Amino acid sequence: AYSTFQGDYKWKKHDLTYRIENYTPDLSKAEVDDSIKRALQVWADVTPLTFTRIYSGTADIMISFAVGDHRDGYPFDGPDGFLAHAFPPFEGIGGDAHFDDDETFVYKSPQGYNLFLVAAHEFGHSLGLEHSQDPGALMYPTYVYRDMNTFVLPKDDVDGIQSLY
Ligand SMILES: CNC(=O)[C@@H](NC(=O)[C@H](CC(C)C)CN(O)C=O)C(C)(C)C
Ligand SMILES: [Ca+2]
Ligand SMILES: [Zn+2]
Ligand SMILES: [Zn+2]
Repeated sequence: AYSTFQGDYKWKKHDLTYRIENYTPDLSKAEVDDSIKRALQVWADVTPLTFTRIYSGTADIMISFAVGDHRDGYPFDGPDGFLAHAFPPFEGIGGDAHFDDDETFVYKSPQGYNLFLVAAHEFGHSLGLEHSQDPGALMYPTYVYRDMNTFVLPKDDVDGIQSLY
């Protein structure tokens, strides 16, 4: 038998930790911290999950920016193409999210790739969600810009995460 990479993985605990290991030069530290915090909050708002930031040691969700081959078997591809990737909840690298720093990430403007939106998608994977066929879903495989001020987690994503937690 085989187990699909994004099989039915889920965290066995609800109180998770995250650590921001490094930063992109595109944004201020505060903008990165805020984008990450709000991207996790999207999922916390509709589940019993909590996310606590730690500043050293190994967190459940290790967050980093990298370019090209960064030694996890999934090298990035330069500007555009893949923007980021994340691993489903299994031991070790499971849950970790990597962002392609050959992209230009933005905080609020519609130009470039909005870090909050990319991170919210990645954290869906970190929590065990696969891609959705619903073009309106956050877990749709293609980046779609959405106004952050009016962003609400689409129902398809709510249903998906609530089927896990
Ligand atoms: C603009 N480029 C894209 O839309 C590309 N899609 C992504 O980079 C996905 C992340 C987005 C949805 C934040 C990759 N992914 O699924 C990570 O979990 C391609 C569709 C070109 C692959
Ligand atoms: Ca890329
Ligand atoms: Zn990686
Ligand atoms: Zn994805």
